[in-house]
Amino acid sequence: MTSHLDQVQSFCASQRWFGEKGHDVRVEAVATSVWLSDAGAWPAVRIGFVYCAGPPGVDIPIRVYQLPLSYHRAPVDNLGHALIGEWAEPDLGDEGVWVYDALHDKEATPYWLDGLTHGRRLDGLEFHPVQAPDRTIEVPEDAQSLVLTVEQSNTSLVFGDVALLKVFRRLEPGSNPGVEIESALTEAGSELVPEVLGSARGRWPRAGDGPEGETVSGELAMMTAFQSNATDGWSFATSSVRDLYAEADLHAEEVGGDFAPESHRLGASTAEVHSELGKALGTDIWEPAKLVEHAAAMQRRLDLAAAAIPELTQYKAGLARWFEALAAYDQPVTVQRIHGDFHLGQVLRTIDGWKLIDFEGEPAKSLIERRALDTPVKDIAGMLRSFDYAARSLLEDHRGDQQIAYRAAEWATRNQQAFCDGYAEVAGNDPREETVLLNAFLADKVIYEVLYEARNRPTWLPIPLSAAAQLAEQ
Ligand SMILES: Nc1ncnc2c1ncn2[C@@H]1O[C@H](COP(=O)(O)OP(=O)(O)O)[C@@H](O)[C@H]1O
Ligand SMILES: O=P(O)(O)O[C@H]1O[C@H](CO)[C@@H](O[C@H]2O[C@H](CO)[C@@H](O)[C@H](O)[C@H]2O)[C@H](O)[C@H]1O
Repeated sequence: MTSHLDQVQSFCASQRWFGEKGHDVRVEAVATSVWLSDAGAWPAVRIGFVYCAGPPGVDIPIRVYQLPLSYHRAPVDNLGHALIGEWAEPDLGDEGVWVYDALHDKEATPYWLDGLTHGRRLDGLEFHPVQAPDRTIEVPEDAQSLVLTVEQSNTSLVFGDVALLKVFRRLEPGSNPGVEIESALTEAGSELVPEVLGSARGRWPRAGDGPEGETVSGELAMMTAFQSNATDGWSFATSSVRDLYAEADLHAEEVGGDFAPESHRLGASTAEVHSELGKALGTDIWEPAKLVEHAAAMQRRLDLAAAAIPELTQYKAGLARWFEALAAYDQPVTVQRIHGDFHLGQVLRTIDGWKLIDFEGEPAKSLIERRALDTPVKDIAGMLRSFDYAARSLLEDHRGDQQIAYRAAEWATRNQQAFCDGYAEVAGNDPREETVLLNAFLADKVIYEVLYEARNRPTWLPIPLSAAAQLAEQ
Protein backbone atom coordinates (compact mmCIF):
# COMPACT_ATOMS: atom_id res chain seq x y z
CA MET A 1 0.00 0.00 0.00
CA THR A 2 1.38 3.50 -0.80
CA SER A 3 2.16 5.68 2.22
CA HIS A 4 -0.52 8.07 3.42
CA LEU A 5 1.71 11.05 2.42
CA ASP A 6 1.83 9.77 -1.17
CA GLN A 7 -1.95 9.37 -1.15
CA VAL A 8 -2.39 12.93 0.17
CA GLN A 9 0.03 14.19 -2.48
CA SER A 10 -1.85 12.51 -5.37
CA PHE A 11 -5.16 13.82 -4.06
CA CYS A 12 -3.90 17.40 -3.67
CA ALA A 13 -2.26 17.37 -7.10
CA SER A 14 -5.66 16.61 -8.66
CA GLN A 15 -7.39 19.56 -7.00
CA ARG A 16 -7.98 22.98 -8.61
CA TRP A 17 -7.04 24.76 -5.33
CA PHE A 18 -3.59 23.20 -5.13
CA GLY A 19 -1.30 26.00 -6.28
CA GLU A 20 1.83 23.90 -6.69
CA LYS A 21 1.12 22.53 -10.15
CA GLY A 22 4.04 22.96 -12.49
CA HIS A 23 6.55 22.81 -9.58
CA ASP A 24 8.19 19.61 -8.49
CA VAL A 25 6.67 19.69 -5.01
CA ARG A 26 6.22 16.88 -2.50
CA VAL A 27 3.98 16.56 0.53
CA GLU A 28 6.43 16.12 3.38
CA ALA A 29 4.12 16.11 6.42
CA VAL A 30 0.49 16.28 7.51
CA ALA A 31 -0.43 17.75 10.91
CA THR A 32 -3.95 17.52 12.33
CA SER A 33 -6.21 19.63 14.55
CA VAL A 34 -8.29 18.60 17.53
CA TRP A 35 -11.23 16.30 16.64
CA LEU A 36 -14.41 18.16 15.72
CA SER A 37 -16.42 14.97 16.24
CA ASP A 38 -16.94 13.30 19.63
CA ALA A 39 -14.81 10.27 20.57
CA GLY A 40 -16.33 7.14 19.06
CA ALA A 41 -18.50 9.03 16.54
CA TRP A 42 -18.31 8.13 12.81
CA PRO A 43 -17.30 9.72 10.60
CA ALA A 44 -14.46 11.04 12.73
CA VAL A 45 -13.67 14.59 11.59
CA ARG A 46 -10.69 16.91 12.03
CA ILE A 47 -8.63 19.34 9.98
CA GLY A 48 -5.44 18.30 8.22
CA PHE A 49 -2.59 20.74 7.50
CA VAL A 50 -0.54 19.61 4.52
CA TYR A 51 3.10 20.77 4.30
CA CYS A 52 4.59 20.97 0.80
CA ALA A 53 8.27 21.42 0.04
CA GLY A 54 10.42 21.49 -3.06
CA PRO A 55 12.62 18.51 -3.98
CA PRO A 56 15.87 18.10 -1.98
CA GLY A 57 18.34 20.86 -2.82
CA VAL A 58 15.69 23.22 -4.23
CA ASP A 59 14.98 26.17 -1.99
CA ILE A 60 11.20 26.72 -2.21
CA PRO A 61 9.45 28.05 0.93
CA ILE A 62 7.31 25.38 2.60
CA ARG A 63 3.62 25.98 1.89
CA VAL A 64 0.76 24.87 4.11
CA TYR A 65 -2.63 23.79 2.73
CA GLN A 66 -5.78 23.13 4.70
CA LEU A 67 -7.36 19.72 4.06
CA PRO A 68 -10.37 18.94 6.30
CA LEU A 69 -10.52 15.18 6.83
CA SER A 70 -13.39 12.77 7.45
CA TYR A 71 -12.61 9.15 8.38
CA HIS A 72 -15.06 6.32 7.65
CA ARG A 73 -14.94 2.62 8.52
CA ALA A 74 -16.06 1.66 4.99
CA PRO A 75 -16.04 3.35 1.58
CA VAL A 76 -18.87 5.85 1.14
CA ASP A 77 -21.12 5.69 -1.92
CA ASN A 78 -21.00 8.76 -4.18
CA LEU A 79 -17.94 10.22 -2.44
CA GLY A 80 -15.29 8.63 -4.65
CA HIS A 81 -14.28 12.05 -6.07
CA ALA A 82 -13.31 13.18 -2.54
CA LEU A 83 -11.44 10.01 -1.50
CA ILE A 84 -7.92 10.79 -0.35
CA GLY A 85 -6.94 7.23 0.50
CA GLU A 86 -7.07 4.35 2.93
CA TRP A 87 -4.68 3.88 5.85
CA ALA A 88 -4.62 3.02 9.55
CA GLU A 89 -4.97 5.95 11.99
CA PRO A 90 -3.60 5.08 15.45
CA ASP A 91 -6.26 7.23 17.24
CA LEU A 92 -9.03 5.29 15.48
CA GLY A 93 -7.86 1.71 16.09
CA ASP A 94 -5.77 -0.80 14.15
CA GLU A 95 -8.12 -1.24 11.21
CA GLY A 96 -7.60 0.77 8.02
CA VAL A 97 -9.97 3.74 7.60
CA TRP A 98 -11.24 5.45 4.46
CA VAL A 99 -10.21 9.10 4.45
CA TYR A 100 -12.09 11.81 2.53
CA ASP A 101 -11.89 15.55 1.94
CA ALA A 102 -14.47 16.44 4.62
CA LEU A 103 -15.78 19.47 2.71
CA HIS A 104 -17.44 17.11 0.21
CA ASP A 105 -18.87 14.91 2.96
CA LYS A 106 -22.39 15.93 4.03
CA GLU A 107 -21.99 13.93 7.24
CA ALA A 108 -18.93 16.01 8.19
CA THR A 109 -19.78 19.57 7.15
CA PRO A 110 -22.45 20.08 9.88
CA TYR A 111 -19.53 20.44 12.34
CA TRP A 112 -18.56 23.72 10.65
CA LEU A 113 -22.12 25.05 10.64
CA ASP A 114 -22.64 24.01 14.26
CA GLY A 115 -19.30 25.57 15.28
CA LEU A 116 -20.22 28.90 13.72
CA THR A 117 -23.81 28.88 14.99
CA HIS A 118 -22.75 28.24 18.59
CA GLY A 119 -19.35 29.97 18.60
CA ARG A 120 -17.60 26.72 19.59
CA ARG A 121 -14.11 26.96 21.12
CA LEU A 122 -11.91 23.86 20.86
CA ASP A 123 -8.22 23.47 21.58
CA GLY A 124 -6.53 25.43 18.78
CA LEU A 125 -9.76 25.97 16.84
CA GLU A 126 -12.23 28.82 17.40
CA PHE A 127 -15.45 29.68 15.60
CA HIS A 128 -16.50 33.35 15.74
CA PRO A 129 -20.10 34.15 14.75
CA VAL A 130 -20.70 37.79 13.77
CA GLN A 131 -23.71 39.05 15.68
CA ALA A 132 -24.58 42.17 13.71
CA PRO A 133 -27.52 43.88 15.48
CA ASP A 134 -29.60 44.08 12.31
CA ARG A 135 -28.64 40.64 11.02
CA THR A 136 -31.43 39.26 8.88
CA ILE A 137 -29.94 35.96 7.75
CA GLU A 138 -30.57 32.82 9.77
CA VAL A 139 -29.04 29.55 8.65
CA PRO A 140 -31.22 26.56 9.60
CA GLU A 141 -29.21 24.29 11.92
CA ASP A 142 -29.97 21.26 9.75
CA ALA A 143 -29.09 23.02 6.45
CA GLN A 144 -27.31 20.64 4.07
CA SER A 145 -24.08 21.71 2.39
CA LEU A 146 -23.36 21.76 -1.34
CA VAL A 147 -19.89 22.38 -2.75
CA LEU A 148 -19.80 25.22 -5.32
CA THR A 149 -18.50 23.92 -8.61
CA VAL A 150 -16.99 27.21 -9.83
CA GLU A 151 -13.28 27.56 -10.63
CA GLN A 152 -11.73 28.89 -7.46
CA SER A 153 -8.53 28.82 -5.41
CA ASN A 154 -10.38 27.92 -2.18
CA THR A 155 -13.41 25.69 -1.58
CA SER A 156 -16.85 27.15 -0.92
CA LEU A 157 -19.91 25.37 0.50
CA VAL A 158 -23.44 26.68 0.30
CA PHE A 159 -25.66 25.91 3.30
CA GLY A 160 -29.42 25.96 2.67
CA ASP A 161 -29.10 28.47 -0.19
CA VAL A 162 -28.55 31.28 2.36
CA ALA A 163 -24.95 31.10 3.57
CA LEU A 164 -21.63 30.49 1.85
CA LEU A 165 -18.73 29.03 3.79
CA LYS A 166 -15.41 29.71 2.09
CA VAL A 167 -12.69 27.43 3.42
CA PHE A 168 -9.22 28.80 2.72
CA ARG A 169 -6.85 26.27 1.24
CA ARG A 170 -3.41 27.88 1.24
CA LEU A 171 -2.76 29.05 4.78
CA GLU A 172 -0.51 31.78 6.07
CA PRO A 173 -0.24 32.89 9.69
CA GLY A 174 -1.88 36.24 10.45
CA SER A 175 -5.07 38.04 9.51
CA ASN A 176 -6.60 37.04 6.21
CA PRO A 177 -7.25 40.29 4.28
CA GLY A 178 -10.57 38.95 2.93
CA VAL A 179 -11.94 38.30 6.42
CA GLU A 180 -10.51 41.55 7.76
CA ILE A 181 -11.91 43.80 5.01
CA GLU A 182 -15.28 42.12 4.49
CA SER A 183 -15.90 42.06 8.27
CA ALA A 184 -14.96 45.74 8.59
CA LEU A 185 -17.32 46.66 5.73
CA THR A 186 -20.13 44.52 7.20
CA GLU A 187 -19.67 46.17 10.61
CA ALA A 188 -19.75 49.60 8.92
CA GLY A 189 -23.16 48.66 7.44
CA SER A 190 -21.98 48.38 3.82
CA GLU A 191 -24.54 47.03 1.36
CA LEU A 192 -21.85 46.50 -1.25
CA VAL A 193 -20.32 43.26 0.04
CA PRO A 194 -22.13 40.04 1.04
CA GLU A 195 -22.73 40.27 4.81
CA VAL A 196 -20.15 38.39 6.88
CA LEU A 197 -21.81 35.88 9.26
CA GLY A 198 -18.73 34.51 10.98
CA SER A 199 -15.22 33.12 10.66
CA ALA A 200 -13.10 30.28 12.00
CA ARG A 201 -9.56 30.65 13.27
CA GLY A 202 -7.10 27.88 13.95
CA ARG A 203 -3.55 27.00 15.02
CA TRP A 204 -1.13 24.75 13.16
CA PRO A 205 2.56 23.88 13.52
CA ARG A 206 4.77 26.54 11.93
CA ALA A 207 6.14 25.52 8.54
CA GLY A 208 9.67 24.22 8.90
CA ASP A 209 9.35 23.48 12.65
CA GLY A 210 7.94 19.94 12.37
CA PRO A 211 4.74 18.75 14.05
CA GLU A 212 6.11 19.26 17.60
CA GLY A 213 7.34 22.81 16.90
CA GLU A 214 5.86 26.19 17.69
CA THR A 215 2.35 26.84 16.39
CA VAL A 216 1.04 29.81 14.42
CA SER A 217 -2.54 30.95 13.91
CA GLY A 218 -4.69 32.34 11.15
CA GLU A 219 -8.14 32.29 9.58
CA LEU A 220 -9.35 28.96 8.24
CA ALA A 221 -12.77 29.90 6.89
CA MET A 222 -15.32 32.70 6.53
CA MET A 223 -19.10 32.49 6.25
CA THR A 224 -21.02 35.16 4.33
CA ALA A 225 -24.52 35.63 2.95
CA PHE A 226 -24.99 33.59 -0.23
CA GLN A 227 -26.27 35.70 -3.14
CA SER A 228 -28.41 32.97 -4.63
CA ASN A 229 -29.77 34.91 -7.61
CA ALA A 230 -26.57 36.70 -8.54
CA THR A 231 -24.60 36.53 -11.77
CA ASP A 232 -20.87 37.07 -11.67
CA GLY A 233 -19.59 40.08 -13.61
CA TRP A 234 -17.49 38.01 -15.99
CA SER A 235 -20.43 35.85 -17.21
CA PHE A 236 -22.67 38.90 -17.39
CA ALA A 237 -20.15 40.99 -19.37
CA THR A 238 -19.16 38.21 -21.76
CA SER A 239 -22.79 37.48 -22.61
CA SER A 240 -23.09 41.13 -23.67
CA VAL A 241 -19.95 40.72 -25.81
CA ARG A 242 -21.45 37.57 -27.37
CA ASP A 243 -24.62 39.52 -28.32
CA LEU A 244 -22.48 42.17 -29.96
CA TYR A 245 -20.45 39.69 -32.01
CA ALA A 246 -23.64 38.07 -33.25
CA GLU A 247 -24.56 41.41 -34.85
CA ALA A 248 -21.16 42.78 -35.73
CA ASP A 249 -22.55 45.42 -38.12
CA LEU A 250 -24.15 47.22 -35.16
CA HIS A 251 -22.49 49.37 -32.48
CA ALA A 252 -22.54 48.25 -28.83
CA GLU A 253 -25.23 50.80 -27.91
CA GLU A 254 -27.48 49.55 -30.72
CA VAL A 255 -27.40 45.88 -29.66
CA GLY A 256 -29.60 44.35 -26.98
CA GLY A 257 -27.52 43.59 -23.87
CA ASP A 258 -25.46 46.80 -23.94
CA PHE A 259 -23.33 46.55 -20.79
CA ALA A 260 -22.38 50.23 -20.40
CA PRO A 261 -25.12 51.08 -17.84
CA GLU A 262 -23.91 48.14 -15.72
CA SER A 263 -20.29 49.28 -16.05
CA HIS A 264 -21.37 52.75 -14.97
CA ARG A 265 -23.12 51.34 -11.88
CA LEU A 266 -20.11 49.13 -11.16
CA GLY A 267 -17.80 52.18 -11.30
CA ALA A 268 -20.07 54.00 -8.84
CA SER A 269 -20.20 50.98 -6.46
CA THR A 270 -16.42 50.62 -6.62
CA ALA A 271 -15.93 54.28 -5.66
CA GLU A 272 -18.41 53.82 -2.81
CA VAL A 273 -16.52 50.76 -1.49
CA HIS A 274 -13.20 52.63 -1.71
CA SER A 275 -14.70 55.44 0.31
CA GLU A 276 -16.15 53.01 2.89
CA LEU A 277 -12.77 51.26 3.16
CA GLY A 278 -10.93 54.54 3.66
CA LYS A 279 -13.33 55.47 6.47
CA ALA A 280 -13.33 52.04 8.13
CA LEU A 281 -9.62 51.17 7.93
CA GLY A 282 -7.86 54.51 7.46
CA THR A 283 -5.76 56.24 4.82
CA ASP A 284 -2.17 57.41 4.50
CA ILE A 285 -0.07 59.40 2.03
CA TRP A 286 2.71 58.18 -0.23
CA GLU A 287 5.24 60.96 -0.64
CA PRO A 288 7.16 61.08 -3.96
CA ALA A 289 10.06 59.03 -2.48
CA LYS A 290 7.67 56.12 -1.93
CA LEU A 291 6.59 56.34 -5.57
CA VAL A 292 10.24 55.99 -6.60
CA GLU A 293 10.34 52.71 -4.61
CA HIS A 294 7.13 51.48 -6.26
CA ALA A 295 8.34 52.42 -9.72
CA ALA A 296 11.56 50.48 -9.07
CA ALA A 297 9.55 47.41 -7.94
CA MET A 298 7.42 47.63 -11.11
CA GLN A 299 10.56 47.87 -13.22
CA ARG A 300 11.99 44.78 -11.49
CA ARG A 301 8.79 42.85 -12.23
CA LEU A 302 9.06 43.94 -15.88
CA ASP A 303 12.70 42.80 -16.07
CA LEU A 304 11.83 39.39 -14.60
CA ALA A 305 8.77 38.93 -16.81
CA ALA A 306 10.63 39.94 -19.99
CA ALA A 307 13.45 37.52 -19.12
CA ALA A 308 10.88 34.72 -18.78
CA ILE A 309 8.57 35.62 -21.68
CA PRO A 310 10.52 36.62 -24.81
CA GLU A 311 7.40 38.04 -26.57
CA LEU A 312 7.35 40.84 -23.97
CA THR A 313 10.87 42.08 -24.75
CA GLN A 314 9.82 44.21 -27.73
CA TYR A 315 7.54 46.30 -25.45
CA LYS A 316 9.99 46.62 -22.56
CA ALA A 317 11.29 50.11 -23.30
CA GLY A 318 7.81 51.48 -23.99
CA LEU A 319 6.38 50.07 -20.77
CA ALA A 320 9.38 51.20 -18.73
CA ARG A 321 8.60 54.80 -19.72
CA TRP A 322 5.49 54.67 -17.50
CA PHE A 323 7.58 53.52 -14.54
CA GLU A 324 10.06 56.33 -15.17
CA ALA A 325 7.14 58.78 -15.24
CA LEU A 326 5.86 57.33 -11.95
CA ALA A 327 9.30 57.74 -10.34
CA ALA A 328 9.26 61.40 -11.42
CA TYR A 329 5.67 62.00 -10.23
CA ASP A 330 5.84 64.85 -7.76
CA GLN A 331 2.35 64.73 -6.21
CA PRO A 332 1.58 62.95 -2.92
CA VAL A 333 -0.80 60.02 -3.43
CA THR A 334 -3.50 58.96 -0.95
CA VAL A 335 -3.38 55.25 -0.12
CA GLN A 336 -5.69 52.92 1.78
CA ARG A 337 -6.84 49.29 1.90
CA ILE A 338 -8.10 48.27 -1.53
CA HIS A 339 -9.41 45.11 -3.18
CA GLY A 340 -6.02 44.19 -4.63
CA ASP A 341 -7.03 41.74 -7.39
CA PHE A 342 -10.05 43.47 -8.86
CA HIS A 343 -11.62 42.05 -12.02
CA LEU A 344 -15.05 41.11 -13.38
CA GLY A 345 -14.88 37.69 -11.69
CA GLN A 346 -14.78 39.44 -8.31
CA VAL A 347 -18.13 41.22 -8.57
CA LEU A 348 -21.64 39.84 -8.36
CA ARG A 349 -24.68 41.48 -9.94
CA THR A 350 -27.51 40.89 -7.47
CA ILE A 351 -31.08 42.17 -7.63
CA ASP A 352 -29.91 45.02 -5.34
CA GLY A 353 -27.01 46.04 -7.59
CA TRP A 354 -23.31 45.11 -7.60
CA LYS A 355 -21.54 43.46 -4.68
CA LEU A 356 -17.78 43.07 -4.44
CA ILE A 357 -16.24 39.79 -3.21
CA ASP A 358 -12.88 38.15 -2.52
CA PHE A 359 -10.77 40.94 -0.99
CA GLU A 360 -7.83 38.59 -0.50
CA GLY A 361 -5.51 40.31 -3.00
CA GLU A 362 -3.28 38.61 -5.57
CA PRO A 363 -3.03 34.89 -4.71
CA ALA A 364 0.74 34.64 -5.21
CA LYS A 365 1.62 37.58 -2.92
CA SER A 366 2.56 37.26 0.75
CA LEU A 367 0.07 38.24 3.43
CA ILE A 368 2.14 41.30 4.33
CA GLU A 369 2.06 42.53 0.74
CA ARG A 370 -1.68 41.78 0.44
CA ARG A 371 -2.46 43.76 3.61
CA ALA A 372 -0.37 46.80 2.62
CA LEU A 373 -2.06 50.13 1.81
CA ASP A 374 -2.19 50.94 -1.88
CA THR A 375 -3.81 53.42 -4.24
CA PRO A 376 -7.41 52.78 -5.39
CA VAL A 377 -6.04 53.42 -8.90
CA LYS A 378 -4.62 49.87 -8.76
CA ASP A 379 -8.17 48.47 -8.49
CA ILE A 380 -9.41 50.76 -11.25
CA ALA A 381 -6.58 49.59 -13.51
CA GLY A 382 -7.50 45.96 -12.68
CA MET A 383 -11.13 46.44 -13.72
CA LEU A 384 -10.22 48.39 -16.88
CA ARG A 385 -8.02 45.48 -17.91
CA SER A 386 -10.88 43.08 -17.23
CA PHE A 387 -13.16 44.90 -19.73
CA ASP A 388 -10.42 44.42 -22.32
CA TYR A 389 -10.20 40.70 -21.41
CA ALA A 390 -13.98 40.26 -21.64
CA ALA A 391 -14.01 41.74 -25.14
CA ARG A 392 -10.96 39.88 -26.44
CA SER A 393 -11.40 36.47 -24.81
CA LEU A 394 -14.12 35.59 -27.34
CA LEU A 395 -12.06 36.74 -30.34
CA GLU A 396 -10.38 33.35 -30.66
CA ASP A 397 -13.56 32.00 -32.27
CA HIS A 398 -13.42 34.85 -34.86
CA ARG A 399 -9.71 34.88 -35.68
CA GLY A 400 -8.89 37.16 -38.64
CA ASP A 401 -12.30 38.89 -38.62
CA GLN A 402 -11.37 42.60 -38.64
CA GLN A 403 -14.92 43.79 -38.10
CA ILE A 404 -15.27 41.75 -34.90
CA ALA A 405 -11.83 42.85 -33.70
CA TYR A 406 -12.90 46.46 -34.20
CA ARG A 407 -16.13 45.83 -32.27
CA ALA A 408 -14.13 44.21 -29.45
CA ALA A 409 -12.01 47.33 -29.03
CA GLU A 410 -15.12 49.50 -29.21
CA TRP A 411 -16.91 47.42 -26.53
CA ALA A 412 -13.90 47.56 -24.21
CA THR A 413 -13.47 51.33 -24.57
CA ARG A 414 -17.19 52.02 -24.16
CA ASN A 415 -17.35 50.03 -20.92
CA GLN A 416 -14.07 51.35 -19.56
CA GLN A 417 -15.33 54.91 -20.10
CA ALA A 418 -18.69 54.12 -18.48
CA PHE A 419 -16.92 52.56 -15.48
CA CYS A 420 -14.71 55.64 -15.05
CA ASP A 421 -17.72 57.97 -15.46
CA GLY A 422 -19.57 56.10 -12.70
CA TYR A 423 -16.46 56.11 -10.49
CA ALA A 424 -15.86 59.84 -11.01
CA GLU A 425 -19.47 60.75 -10.20
CA VAL A 426 -19.21 59.19 -6.74
CA ALA A 427 -15.55 59.81 -5.93
CA GLY A 428 -15.50 63.41 -7.16
CA ASN A 429 -12.21 62.77 -8.97
CA ASP A 430 -11.76 61.20 -12.38
CA PRO A 431 -9.21 58.36 -12.56
CA ARG A 432 -8.58 59.15 -16.26
CA GLU A 433 -7.03 62.46 -15.22
CA GLU A 434 -4.34 60.60 -13.25
CA THR A 435 -2.64 59.55 -16.50
CA VAL A 436 0.77 58.67 -15.08
CA LEU A 437 -0.58 56.77 -12.08
CA LEU A 438 -3.22 54.94 -14.09
CA ASN A 439 -0.91 53.95 -16.95
CA ALA A 440 1.86 52.83 -14.59
CA PHE A 441 -0.63 50.56 -12.76
CA LEU A 442 -2.10 49.35 -16.07
CA ALA A 443 1.40 48.48 -17.31
CA ASP A 444 2.22 46.68 -14.04
CA LYS A 445 -1.03 44.68 -14.25
CA VAL A 446 -0.44 43.79 -17.90
CA ILE A 447 3.01 42.44 -16.98
CA TYR A 448 1.44 40.36 -14.16
CA GLU A 449 -1.12 39.05 -16.66
CA VAL A 450 1.53 38.13 -19.22
CA LEU A 451 3.19 35.91 -16.62
CA TYR A 452 -0.15 34.58 -15.35
CA GLU A 453 -1.34 33.61 -18.84
CA ALA A 454 2.01 32.12 -19.87
CA ARG A 455 1.83 29.84 -16.81
CA ASN A 456 -1.88 29.09 -16.68
CA ARG A 457 -3.60 29.75 -20.04
CA PRO A 458 -1.03 30.14 -22.84
CA THR A 459 -3.75 30.53 -25.50
CA TRP A 460 -4.81 33.75 -23.75
CA LEU A 461 -1.31 35.25 -23.74
CA PRO A 462 -2.10 37.45 -26.80
CA ILE A 463 -4.68 39.35 -24.68
CA PRO A 464 -2.21 41.04 -22.29
CA LEU A 465 0.48 41.16 -24.99
CA SER A 466 -1.70 43.29 -27.24
CA ALA A 467 -2.42 45.60 -24.27
CA ALA A 468 1.34 45.77 -23.64
CA ALA A 469 1.82 46.87 -27.26
CA GLN A 470 -0.79 49.62 -26.87
CA LEU A 471 0.60 50.94 -23.59
CA ALA A 472 4.14 50.86 -24.91
CA GLU A 473 3.12 53.06 -27.85
CA GLN A 474 1.20 55.71 -25.88
N1 LIG B 1 -21.46 35.44 -1.39
C1 LIG B 1 -21.55 34.81 -2.57
N2 LIG B 1 -22.76 34.55 -3.11
C2 LIG B 1 -22.87 33.90 -4.31
N3 LIG B 1 -21.83 33.46 -5.02
C3 LIG B 1 -20.60 33.69 -4.54
C4 LIG B 1 -20.39 34.38 -3.29
N4 LIG B 1 -19.06 34.46 -3.06
C5 LIG B 1 -18.46 33.86 -4.10
N5 LIG B 1 -19.37 33.40 -4.99
C6 LIG B 1 -19.11 32.65 -6.25
O1 LIG B 1 -17.94 31.87 -6.05
C7 LIG B 1 -16.92 32.25 -6.98
C8 LIG B 1 -15.56 32.12 -6.30
O2 LIG B 1 -15.51 32.98 -5.18
P1 LIG B 1 -14.16 33.67 -4.74
O3 LIG B 1 -14.42 34.39 -3.47
O4 LIG B 1 -13.58 34.49 -5.87
O5 LIG B 1 -13.27 32.38 -4.48
P2 LIG B 1 -11.69 32.15 -4.51
O6 LIG B 1 -11.05 33.19 -3.63
O7 LIG B 1 -11.55 30.78 -3.96
O8 LIG B 1 -11.22 32.23 -5.95
C9 LIG B 1 -17.30 33.66 -7.43
O9 LIG B 1 -16.82 33.98 -8.71
C10 LIG B 1 -18.81 33.61 -7.39
O10 LIG B 1 -19.29 33.04 -8.59
O1 LIG C 1 -9.63 35.29 -9.27
P1 LIG C 1 -8.24 35.15 -8.74
O2 LIG C 1 -8.03 35.92 -7.47
O3 LIG C 1 -7.75 33.74 -8.62
O4 LIG C 1 -7.30 35.94 -9.83
C1 LIG C 1 -6.38 35.31 -10.71
O5 LIG C 1 -7.07 34.68 -11.78
C2 LIG C 1 -7.77 35.57 -12.69
C3 LIG C 1 -8.34 34.72 -13.80
O6 LIG C 1 -9.40 33.99 -13.34
C4 LIG C 1 -6.81 36.60 -13.29
O7 LIG C 1 -7.57 37.54 -14.05
C5 LIG C 1 -7.25 37.70 -15.43
O8 LIG C 1 -8.24 36.99 -16.19
C6 LIG C 1 -9.57 37.45 -16.01
C7 LIG C 1 -10.48 36.64 -16.93
O9 LIG C 1 -10.43 35.28 -16.59
C8 LIG C 1 -9.69 38.94 -16.36
O10 LIG C 1 -11.02 39.39 -16.10
C9 LIG C 1 -8.70 39.74 -15.53
O11 LIG C 1 -8.73 41.10 -15.95
C10 LIG C 1 -7.30 39.19 -15.76
O12 LIG C 1 -6.36 39.88 -14.93
C11 LIG C 1 -6.15 37.37 -12.17
O13 LIG C 1 -5.25 38.32 -12.75
C12 LIG C 1 -5.41 36.37 -11.26
O14 LIG C 1 -4.82 37.06 -10.17
